[in-house]
Amino acid sequence: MSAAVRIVARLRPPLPGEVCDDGVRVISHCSPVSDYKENTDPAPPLANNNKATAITNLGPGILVLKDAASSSLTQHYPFHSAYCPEKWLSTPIDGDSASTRSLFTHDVLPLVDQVLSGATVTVFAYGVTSSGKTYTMQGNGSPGDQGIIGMVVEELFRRIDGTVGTVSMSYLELYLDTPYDLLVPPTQRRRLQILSTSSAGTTSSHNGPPPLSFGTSIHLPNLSTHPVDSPDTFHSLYADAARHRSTGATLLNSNSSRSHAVLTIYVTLANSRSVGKLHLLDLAGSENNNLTGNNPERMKESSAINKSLTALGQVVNALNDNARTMSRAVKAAKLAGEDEASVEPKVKLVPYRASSLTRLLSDALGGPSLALLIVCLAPGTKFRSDLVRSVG
Ligand SMILES: Nc1ncnc2c1ncn2[C@@H]1O[C@H](COP(=O)(O)OP(=O)(O)OP(=O)(O)O)[C@@H](O)[C@H]1O
Repeated sequence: MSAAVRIVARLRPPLPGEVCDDGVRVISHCSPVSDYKENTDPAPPLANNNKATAITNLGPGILVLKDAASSSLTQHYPFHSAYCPEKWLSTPIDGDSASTRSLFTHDVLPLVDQVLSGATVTVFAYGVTSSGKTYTMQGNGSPGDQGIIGMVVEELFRRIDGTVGTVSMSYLELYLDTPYDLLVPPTQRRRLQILSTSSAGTTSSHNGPPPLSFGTSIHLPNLSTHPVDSPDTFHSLYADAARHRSTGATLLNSNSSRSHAVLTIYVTLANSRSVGKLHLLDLAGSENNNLTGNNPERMKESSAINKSLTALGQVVNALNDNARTMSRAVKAAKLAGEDEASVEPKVKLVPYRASSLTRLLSDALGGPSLALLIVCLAPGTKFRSDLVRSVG
C-alpha cells in the first residue's frame, strides 16, 4: 500500500520591510499525532464564505481572509498542524505556535522513533522562494537557532549508542534535475546515476552489516556514505557539504537555493540487522519570475525547479487520493463482513518517473514509509497568490 503524507503549514514572521496585511491566519494549531499513519486525513475544508463565528469550529489549518479588518472568511485550507507567530493565531494557545522547536517536538519527533524501528521516513520543506524552507530545515546558522536537521541529529545521538546501532549519512543535490554528491570535494563533482533495481534492499543474508542503499527499488551506485559517530562529526561534514550546494541571489532572496538538497541519515540497527532511513529535504523554492528578476541562468534553474515541484505535487496528490480510496474500500469491506486483506481497489497511477526528484523519492513516498511535508508560507501581500497556490 502507498504511504500517505502528513502535511503541516508554517507561516514565517515578516522580514524587515515586508508589507503584510494580517489577511492570513492560523487556526487550531495542531492535531494529535498519536498514530502517525492513521492520522493522515486532515479536517475537510469548509465551504466558502462562512461567517467569522464559524472559525473556532474548524480543524487545524490556514485561513485566507478576504478582508482582514472584518475577518470575513474567504477560504479555509486544512492541515494536520499549522505554525505561525502568535499575532496571526485565530485562537490563542498555551505555549509556542511559531518556533522550529515546537514543530520538531510535535510533528518530527514521533518520526525519530520510527527510524529507530527500521522505517524509512521522509521530511521535506516545500514553498515559494524566501518562505523559510532552509531556515526550517537548517536554521539560520547561529548555535541558538537550529533547524530540524540539527534537532534530529541530536535526538538520534541521545538515543543511540554503539549497541543500539550506528549512524551514517549521504548528502546530494538535484541541480537542473541532475543529482550530484555534496560530500565529495567540488573538484570531484560528477553526475550521479539513478538506477532502478530490485536487488538493492536494506537487508542482506550474509553476516556483515546490511548494505546502505538510498532506496529499495532505486539505487545511486556512486553516492558516497560517511560514518558519523557524534553530532560534532555530523555538523562538520554537513557544514562543508552545505557550502558546495548551488545557491544564487534573486530579488526575493539574496541566498536562494537553486537546487533540491537531500540529506539521508542511515541508522544501522545492531539487533534487527535492518537500516532505518531518514531523508531530510530542503527543496528549492517555486518561483514567480515576475518577482525574482531572474537572468537567463536563473530562469533555466527556475524552470527546472518549478517543473520538478509540479511533479512532486502530482505524486503527493495521487498518493493521498490512493490512501483515501484504500481507506474507504477497507471500511466498506469491514461493513460487508469481508476480508479486509483481500481489498484491492482501483487506484491512480503515481507519476514517479516525471522527474529525478520524484524518481529519487519513489520508495520513500510510495513504499511502506512515512512522510511529513512542511509547507512554508510567506506572509507578505506580494506572495498572496503564491501562498494560495501552495496551500490549495
Ligand atoms: N520562521 C522564521 N523566523 C525568522 N526568520 C525566518 C523564518 N523563516 C525564514 N526566515 C528568514 O527569511 C529569509 C528567507 O528564508 P530562507 O532562505 O529559509 O527561504 P527559502 O524558502 O529557503 O528560500 P529559497 O527557496 O529562495 O532558497 C531568511 O533571511 C531567513 O532567516
